[in-house]
Amino acid sequence: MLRVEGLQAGYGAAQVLFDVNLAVGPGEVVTLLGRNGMGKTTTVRAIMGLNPPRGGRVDFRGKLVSGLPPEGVARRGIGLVPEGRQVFPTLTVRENLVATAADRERAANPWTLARVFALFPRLKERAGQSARTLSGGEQQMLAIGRALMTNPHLLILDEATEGLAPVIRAEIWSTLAALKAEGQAILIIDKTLAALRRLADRHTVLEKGRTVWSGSGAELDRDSERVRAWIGV
Ligand SMILES: Nc1ncnc2c1ncn2[C@@H]1O[C@H](COP(=O)(O)OP(=O)(O)OP(=O)(O)O)[C@@H](O)[C@H]1O
Repeated sequence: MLRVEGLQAGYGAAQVLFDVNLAVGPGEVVTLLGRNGMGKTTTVRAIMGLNPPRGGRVDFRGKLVSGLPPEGVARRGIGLVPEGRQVFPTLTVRENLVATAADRERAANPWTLARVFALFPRLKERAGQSARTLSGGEQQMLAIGRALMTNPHLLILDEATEGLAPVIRAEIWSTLAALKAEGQAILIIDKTLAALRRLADRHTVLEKGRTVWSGSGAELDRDSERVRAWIGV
């Protein structure tokens, strides 16, 4: 579904990604792991066309997407939950959700307000409140709900549980497990290895802008010392 090969990207004169390789198959949950500053967010930005790739290629559902503008990538069906949530603070919860809703005929069971509210009952309770009055965890749920409303073939989450209380994190992990059970493909950047080990099918480790390791959960267990050294946990 998503295939990233030899990806290079950067900011101005600074090259940050040198050789990123990763793949997400239909219905798969894949992680992108690595210490701070190794290029995880830049990889996501390059996939989305926010930082246009300078080398390598990104294919999505069999078509080249590197070179497309961000709205073109999003339209192909990649939904991003960016680092730092970035909900519209002055819009209500309901408005945030409908503002990005996309009519995708291809979705067999399209996301609706009712479905998002069933997934996150807290959002239903706060439907009329402006997003800025929500807690960090609720804003994160809203950011996920907003991405789902575009009916993405692939959902990308950048540090979705960072800075959240353990109980809220657990809630988000179980929501992602429920999405996976429905067949949603997900690429996750996070540092909570234990939760990721349970949830993900495969893992990818970045070190200084290069993919240095990738493998299944069982392979990660076998290689856990090496992987833990890379990701610093
Ligand atoms: N806007 C920017 N301009 C210049 N350099 C940047 C910019 N954003 C990030 N970088 C640099 O790119 C490198 C990779 O950053 P990136 O945010 O991709 O890392 P990361 O693995 O996502 O880390 P984190 O977990 O801290 O978000 C870092 O050295 C960072 O300083």
